[in-house]
Amino acid sequence: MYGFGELISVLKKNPKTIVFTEGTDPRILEASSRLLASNFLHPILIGNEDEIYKGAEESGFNIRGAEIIDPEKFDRMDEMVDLFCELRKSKGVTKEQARQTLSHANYFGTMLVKMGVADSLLGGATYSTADTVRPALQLIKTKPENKIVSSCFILVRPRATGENELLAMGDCAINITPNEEELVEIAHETANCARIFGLEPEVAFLSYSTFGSGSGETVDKMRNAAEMTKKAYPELPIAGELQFDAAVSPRVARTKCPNDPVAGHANTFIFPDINAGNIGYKIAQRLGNFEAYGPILLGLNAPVNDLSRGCNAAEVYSMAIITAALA
Ligand SMILES: CC(C)(COP(=O)(O)OP(=O)(O)OC[C@H]1O[C@@H](n2cnc3c(N)ncnc32)[C@H](O)[C@@H]1OP(=O)(O)O)[C@@H](O)C(=O)NCCC(=O)NCCS
Ligand SMILES: CC(=O)OP(=O)(O)O
Repeated sequence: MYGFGELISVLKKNPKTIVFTEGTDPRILEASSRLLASNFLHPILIGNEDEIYKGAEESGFNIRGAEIIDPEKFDRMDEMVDLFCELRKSKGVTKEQARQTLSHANYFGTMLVKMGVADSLLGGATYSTADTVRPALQLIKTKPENKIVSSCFILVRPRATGENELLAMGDCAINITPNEEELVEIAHETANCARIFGLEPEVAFLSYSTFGSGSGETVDKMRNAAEMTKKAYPELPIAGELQFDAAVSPRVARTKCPNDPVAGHANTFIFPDINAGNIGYKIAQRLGNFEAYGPILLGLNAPVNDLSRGCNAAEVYSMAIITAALA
């Protein structure tokens, strides 16, 4: 299991910096004060220095030692504007437009990573996912071997035995209606991410149908995607299309698809679209007592991650460690 102990050990051997785009948010300030109390991940807070210190004082968090970068006072802004124009030259961006865009912390922070001023970035405590992720899609782009950026959640819940129950879910946050090829990439990336956290993936392509019990375009999409993924990654245990009960309940699987080796104990779930995925992970989190880590962005060419606006300070702290350690 690649638990937080291991992630922290990785960072202790090779300390990193992380930009928080929402430097005045109390949850960010609390997580930053925790990070500053140790020495493995150094926070960089974007915003006005006075406002950040005032916020920290009012909420009682010690952020002494944090680096604060105010876009209005950034001494390398001209260089940043030029690089931004170069990166977006196919869109015909002017210097004035670039300067205006870079006054926003989401774009400014992403450019800090692009310029190597920071190693990683975590945003989304107040920005929507679209506003957090769009700058990264535009400026950082996908890794050469990926066609899309996607995402997964790692869900963790203690078992009565004391060990953790782990699940992986993708894509609950980025691709709105993935096609069959995109679902193959999402499944492969989600399974790889599951392994990093110590989960040996058994992948279910979810649907309202189990092996043809229902019909429809999205049923075909999930069945085809499962078959394509099996061909592309023959070593990966895969089933689909499956209903959620057939995926996780051995009793239901015995009735609906008794001969499938994955049905009944799948632990890595691929959703047909973002509606199902986003609703699904939040049900597990809010009603199923799972801690939800994510969305962890997959296939992006630098360590940038998003938070849910519903996050708490502990989740910010954990996501910061995940983001920087998996860099
Ligand atoms: C991710 C998202 C913001 C991108 O869409 P968008 O803002 O409309 O962006 P565009 O389609 O204009 O694309 C912007 C850039 O990102 C790229 N892009 C878009 N989606 C991408 C993806 N999945 N992977 C890689 N690149 C992508 C485009 O190619 C484009 O690049 P370019 O500007 O260099 O040409 C959009 O898909 C979205 O809103 N997803 C859902 C987010 C959400 O609400 N989640 C729920 C809460 S977690
Ligand atoms: C991941 C997610 O659902 O983000 P938010 O709650 O901010 O929309």
